Amino acid sequence: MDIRPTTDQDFDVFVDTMLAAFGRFRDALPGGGLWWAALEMDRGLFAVAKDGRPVGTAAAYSFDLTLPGEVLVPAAGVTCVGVLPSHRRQGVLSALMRHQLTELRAGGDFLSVLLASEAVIYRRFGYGPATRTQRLTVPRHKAALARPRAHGTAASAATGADTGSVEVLRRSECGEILEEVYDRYRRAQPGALSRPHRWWALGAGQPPVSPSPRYVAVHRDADGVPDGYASYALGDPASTLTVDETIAVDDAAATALDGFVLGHDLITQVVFKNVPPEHPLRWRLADFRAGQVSDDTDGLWVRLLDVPRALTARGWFEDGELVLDVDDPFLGERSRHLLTVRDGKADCVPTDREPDLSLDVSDLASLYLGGTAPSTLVRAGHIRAHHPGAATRADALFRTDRAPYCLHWF
Ligand SMILES: CC(=O)SCCNC(=O)CCNC(=O)[C@H](O)C(C)(C)COP(=O)(O)OP(=O)(O)OC[C@H]1O[C@@H](n2cnc3c(N)ncnc32)[C@H](O)[C@@H]1OP(=O)(O)O
Repeated sequence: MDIRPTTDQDFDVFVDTMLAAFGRFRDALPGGGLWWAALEMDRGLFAVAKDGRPVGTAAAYSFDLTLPGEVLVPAAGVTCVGVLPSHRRQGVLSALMRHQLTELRAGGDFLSVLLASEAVIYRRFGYGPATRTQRLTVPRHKAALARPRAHGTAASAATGADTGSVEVLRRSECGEILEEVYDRYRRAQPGALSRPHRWWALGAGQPPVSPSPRYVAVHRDADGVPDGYASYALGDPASTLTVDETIAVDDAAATALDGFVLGHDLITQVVFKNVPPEHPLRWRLADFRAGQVSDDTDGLWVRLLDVPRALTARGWFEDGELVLDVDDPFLGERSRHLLTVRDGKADCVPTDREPDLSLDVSDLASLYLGGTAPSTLVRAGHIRAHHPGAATRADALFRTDRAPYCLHWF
């Protein structure tokens, strides 16, 4: 089995091979957007059988990932992973992953990320689920918002005190507004990925990045500057308003947009397709039970390709130190690190001190953005705590100021 890089000339064969692995056909999305339109063919790989036929694919996008502390770093967005049904369980994916991880490292990447089609595939390659996402359904007749108890806060928008305005546009009329608002939002949201201009220009991915027909409620602040949007469509199922995503640079804009979609006529329910766990919207509803959570699932998976570099890149919120014994079986590496945090910055050096925690690199990835507490993985039997206070200390150290979340589909 050979692995070879792809070029622009391979585009059609690459897409067809990848689609065959997914059992899909090449069908344009409504509105002309193709979800694979932004593929970077110089970052693609073919697994090639002895007869020269491609039987497996993998690729990577060049994204920025926002780390805790509003730190932006490059991250490879692994995508289009597929092996033809005729060639499965013969080690093709393993060969692709090994090749890709080695290449990413050699190119200076220290983080890669992906969205997993199945949750059982990627841990063995060192990826861990680092964000989660949910669907929230609110029946229209229970959609009343609570009166905010803290006066003078962003939530006062819920009572009609919003000083901004909402305008409904068609997706095709939005120009650069969505791209600009998304870019402001993602810089402050840990776990968020950049949506490079190329994605918007080519209409790649899913709505509202693709130009599929959608209505978009655009929120503007008191000065008329767009600071949020909700992309939505009515129907499917009937009488349902489905929100692709609500993006807002602050809570006032988010509250105004939630109020707008929940107040829409001619519907029986609003489905927010993607919201983070602990979304403030559930608390904004007067009836806490009105928001029905479903499809709680993993979101972004993260892979640390260089542990010290990754740990020193993110922001930290509590001083302390921890010795981590990290096992990376797929790459055949084991390393012990002394992590010391002072004034929001970390130092990470090799040590032979006794470890506080022993963990797999995939579990470290699940802690990395602050979405899962180390103590949870200790209790799950994934992480070994070497003394009674170790998990509590690790919880305090890894805690972040804002839960991570990733909305970008790739
Ligand atoms: C980021 C993304 O693009 S996610 C998209 C992933 N792609 C898909 O879901 C498309 C459909 N599926 C496929 O194309 C293939 O089944 C793949 C890519 C998931 C796996 O490819 P394969 O070449 O069969 O994997 P490979 O033979 O290297 O398997 C390595 C190990 O993972 C296990 N494994 C691989 N896929 C799966 C799976 N879907 N479920 C459970 N175990 C799996 C294998 O059993 C094997 O385990 P072992 O080492 O204990 O023997």
